[in-house]
Parts: sequence; C-alpha cells; structure tokens
Amino acid sequence: MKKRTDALKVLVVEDSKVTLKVLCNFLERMDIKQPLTAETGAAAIEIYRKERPDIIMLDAQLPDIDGFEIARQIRSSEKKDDWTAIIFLTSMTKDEDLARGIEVGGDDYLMKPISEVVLHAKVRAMRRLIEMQRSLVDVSHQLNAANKELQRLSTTDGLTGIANRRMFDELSLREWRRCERMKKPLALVMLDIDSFKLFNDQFGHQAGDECLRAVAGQVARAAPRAADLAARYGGEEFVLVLGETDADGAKWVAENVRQHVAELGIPHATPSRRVTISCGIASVEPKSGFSLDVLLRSADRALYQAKVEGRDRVVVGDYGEV
Ligand SMILES: Nc1nc2c(ncn2[C@@H]2O[C@H](COP(=O)(O)OP(=O)(O)OP(=O)(O)O)[C@@H](O)[C@H]2O)c(=O)[nH]1
Repeated sequence: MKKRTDALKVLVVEDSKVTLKVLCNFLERMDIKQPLTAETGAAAIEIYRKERPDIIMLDAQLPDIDGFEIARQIRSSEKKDDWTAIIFLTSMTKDEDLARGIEVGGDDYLMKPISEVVLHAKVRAMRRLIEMQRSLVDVSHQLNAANKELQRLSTTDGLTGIANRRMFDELSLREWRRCERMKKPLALVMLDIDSFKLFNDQFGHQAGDECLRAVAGQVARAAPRAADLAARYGGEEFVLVLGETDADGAKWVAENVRQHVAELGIPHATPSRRVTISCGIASVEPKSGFSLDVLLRSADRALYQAKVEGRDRVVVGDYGEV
C-alpha cells in the first residue's frame, strides 16, 4: 500500500515534447513538483512499476503501445488497496473513444488542446478521490485488525489465555470429522483441579486464579501438535482434544500433565499437600452411530470415577452411553 503523503506524484505520458513541457508547467504551477515524464508507452509502464505514481496523465495515442492498452495493463497489475488515477489526454472527439478510455480503466479525460484551468480542476478532483480512497483503505485495515482481535477474544479464555469452551465446541467437532475421514481414533481428556473450592476458601480467589493460570500452562504444554487442542472447559475444568490418539496415548499424555501439575508444587491443604488434578479419558474411532457428545460424557464419567477413587489420578473410561 502507498504511504499517505500530501504531495502528489504525477506521471505525464505524452509523445509531443512541446505538449509535455506545457503540461509540466501547468502542474508545477499547482505545486506538483517535478512531474515524472515518459514519451513512449514502454517507458510509461517502466516508470509506473518503479514509482507507483498517484496520477497518470496518459496520451491516448503513443508511438508504440496505445494509451488504452497501457491503462489496461496498469489496472491488471494493481494490487489490492492500490489505485492510480488515470486521466486520458485525447484529441478524439467521438463519444465511443472517450467511453472506451473509461471502460479500459481510465478515470477521466482531458481534451487537447489542454486548458490549464480544466487540468487544475481535474487534478484537484482526483486528489479528493485519492484521499478518500486512502482513508477507506485505512478504515478497512483498522476493521480487519479489530475483527481479528474480536475473533481472538471470542475464542480465548480471558483468565488463562488458552482456548475457551466455544473454541473447544468448534474445533473438537472439526477434529471428530477429520478423524472419521482418516479412520483414526479421537481421544478426549477431561482434567479437573482437586478440591479447588477448598483452595479458594483457604487462599482466596486471587490465588485461585493464579493457580488456574499455572495449571492451564501445563495443560497447554500437553497439546503441541497442530491438531491437538487444550481448552478451559469451564470453572476449574480443562479438556484436551487429541486427534489420531487411542486411549493408551491419551493416558500417557494425561499422566504427564498430572505429574507436571504436581511438580508445580503449589501448596494445598490436601493429603498430598500440593495442588493436583484428576483426569478422565475416553477414546473412540468416530463412525456413523457414534457421537462426540457421548465421547465427552464418557470422559466426564471417567473423571468422576477418578474423583471417587481418591483424586490425583488418571482413569481411562469406555466409550458408551451413560
Ligand atoms: N479462583 C477461581 N475459582 C473458580 C473459578 N471458576 C470456578 N472456580 C471455583 O472452583 C471451585 C470448584 O469447586 P467444586 O466444583 O466443588 O469442586 P472441587 O472443590 O474442586 O472438588 P473436586 O472437583 O471434587 O475435587 C468452586 O469453588 C468455584 O468457585 C475461577 O475462574 N477462579
């Protein structure tokens, strides 16, 4: 994209040296310093590529390539958000010729012999259009950036910075379908901080938030592959989506997270004297008649089992209706 600048860069393409000189004088009198000039179509295209002028005043009839073809080439080489105003210089009087200039990409035309007053008026009009176009491009860039940020905020958990439930809902379904196509198993690991209510009661909500962040960091570390996902499922509960992973693989991952969380050594009034997690696992090869919802409930049931069995452990459950 071109930089915003008050000084317009103008290229004048005209094979008559006299007309070229007159036009440059007209432009300099309206404070357009040293306009770029070209006397042939080939030179015009080369200067356009190098200098990307704001306005091109283009003679419709040149000795090598005609002005209409140059305009066509310029329009087809313009990148997104890029626009050069093209004003044809013409002595053609037929309406069809004038219309053709606009059709191939011209924005306006000046009739020869060129009047200084009309040229100044048209350049001023083009300046207004150029400024409008640039501010539209600016606004569209700002909108794009704001949209990206909104997208990030709507899919990220504000406290821990990892994916939120919404992202989990979307990506787990996508991964379920991908594994179905690949005929590979998909594993879910539900993870829950043990006796977290007690932790909050003892150390306060702020310390509870810190603890959630630290545990989230360990959960996120366990999902390094592009298809893996670590998300905060809600409250003090997290979930790992592990594509192309069977129950044994998921158990290995969950045991690792459990160990890493324990190694954080966050003090807690539990039998182990530190913060621990419980994990429930379920894995299945997605196929017709099976559902992600049932897989999720199976992992949740295994998590419940881990709590019942005494917490700080990993339980692998069977896929099936609860
Ligand atoms: N600090 C903090 N606490 C939260 C947040 N979300 C949920 N909690 C707390 O997490 C606790 C969850 O408690 P319970 O569901 O009773 O479970 P628990 O005490 O962890 O017991 P078990 O899961 O059976 O080991 C509640 O006290 C919630 O207030 C949060 O964002 N920040």
